[in-house]
Amino acid sequence: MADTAAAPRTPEDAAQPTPADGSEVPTGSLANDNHASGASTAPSEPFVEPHYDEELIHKTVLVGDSGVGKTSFLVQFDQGKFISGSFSATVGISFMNKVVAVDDAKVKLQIWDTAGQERFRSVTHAYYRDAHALLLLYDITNRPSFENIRAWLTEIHEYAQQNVVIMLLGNKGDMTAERAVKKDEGERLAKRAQTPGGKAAKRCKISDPRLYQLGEEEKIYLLWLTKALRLSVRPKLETLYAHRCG
Ligand SMILES: Nc1nc2c(ncn2[C@@H]2O[C@H](COP(=O)(O)OP(=O)(O)OP(=O)(O)O)[C@@H](O)[C@H]2O)c(=O)[nH]1
Repeated sequence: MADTAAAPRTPEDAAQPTPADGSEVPTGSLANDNHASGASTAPSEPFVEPHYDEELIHKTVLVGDSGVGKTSFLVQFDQGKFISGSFSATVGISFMNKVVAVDDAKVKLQIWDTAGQERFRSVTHAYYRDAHALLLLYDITNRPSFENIRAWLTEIHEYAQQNVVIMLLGNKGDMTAERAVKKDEGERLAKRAQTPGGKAAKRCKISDPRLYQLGEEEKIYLLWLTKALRLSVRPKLETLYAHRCG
């Protein structure tokens, strides 16, 4: 994570909201709820506790090799822009929350940033178990990070719940000159990858204009995530997974 690498935390800690920046939740878009990672700025307005149904907490865990850009992705997701510069390697795990509007419900989206380094693996495994979605990142300029996706999937299958939504994201799409993994290789792997429950994944169409400022692969992630949220807030559809969209 960032310079202020957080000490290992428990999911129970995460259920306790911590002071936020107090921003309102615009309908149909992503909005800040709070930042448990310690990377937030001081609130400029009085803190207003966002309303959300505790049952509608959706946990996403970012996983992948060290340096693929998990922390950067989380910061970008939070702040709406890429913040260049190096972050210290994540120590253990940290998280941030956003409230997203899904249909008429507000869902607390809790995104966990795990350490890619091998020595923290036993810590991060514990967080797979109650994850609704796992975002698996590789670096398109780093071939080994792509080749290690299979090993990550094996771990996911071992530790995650059966109906978890898995999303594959090729990061650093701006560095095309140094690309070491072809886009269609990533696509083929995504098609072959299966959730622990054995359902194959498919890509969704990108049609949401709110996502215009993001790169294509990030759009796919966000759209999948939105679909995943839709599915998870309607229990009878939960077993359809993200692979049914598009
Ligand atoms: N050009 C470019 N650089 C990126 C991108 N995402 C991340 N980086 C850079 O890649 C380096 C590693 O990023 P991190 O976000 O710290 O990687 P991480 O996956 O969190 O690493 P660990 O915490 O060790 O697991 C940093 O120098 C980032 O600035 C991207 O999309 N484009």
